[in-house]
Amino acid sequence: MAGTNSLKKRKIVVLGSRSVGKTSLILQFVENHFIDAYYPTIEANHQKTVKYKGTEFQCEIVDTAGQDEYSIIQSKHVIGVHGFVLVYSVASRNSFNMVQNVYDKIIDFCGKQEIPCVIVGSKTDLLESSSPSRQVSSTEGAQLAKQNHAAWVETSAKSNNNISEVFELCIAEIEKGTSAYIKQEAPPPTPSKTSCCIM
Ligand SMILES: Nc1nc2c(ncn2[C@@H]2O[C@H](COP(=O)(O)OP(=O)(O)OP(=O)(O)O)[C@@H](O)[C@H]2O)c(=O)[nH]1
Repeated sequence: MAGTNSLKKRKIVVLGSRSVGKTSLILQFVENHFIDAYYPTIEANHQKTVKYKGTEFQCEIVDTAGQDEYSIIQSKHVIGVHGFVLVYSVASRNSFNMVQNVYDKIIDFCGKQEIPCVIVGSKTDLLESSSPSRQVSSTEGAQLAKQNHAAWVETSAKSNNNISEVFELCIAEIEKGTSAYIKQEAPPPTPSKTSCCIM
């Protein structure tokens, strides 16, 4: 009998520098609204069902506090996670550089060659205004994604441009299967026969 139990659950974690628009991206997707004010995130979990190729995926989307080069990737942001969304702002070169930094930390943590991942260039609407100009070209964004075997898209949470695409692409990357993984807690180490004891 088909029911809610047939929904496939997928956990997606959204990472990137501070203020690149992670929360705005998620809230536009889940609640269909945009807030101009900036409230730094501590951590928040959201739920939304995503339909991909006729299948419904119940997504848990984790909004994280922004990272910098000194941030240590938290195990809860990797263990049990199916896919990653790494966000930079097209108007911030620093935030773009941070994507590779975060990607490498995830790869190191999980010991895989690649991960199901979407790289997102956010705030494209800013390019239409007089204020900040583009600091990261589309070519650079696409190139970064290609070298990391990730999907890539540019978005605007403010204009609601390409927002649902981010999560559909993420499900697509997860469902590719070849690189999919769910890292489980490692079993506790077995005591070594050569370990010493204090007499
Ligand atoms: N113009 C424009 N501003 C945006 C967009 N997305 C987010 N912002 C603004 O950028 C600021 C930061 O947005 P957040 O979504 O809070 O950024 P964040 O990445 O979650 O920030 P942290 O919680 O610090 O990691 C807010 O003032 C948003 O209104 C966008 O697509 N266009």
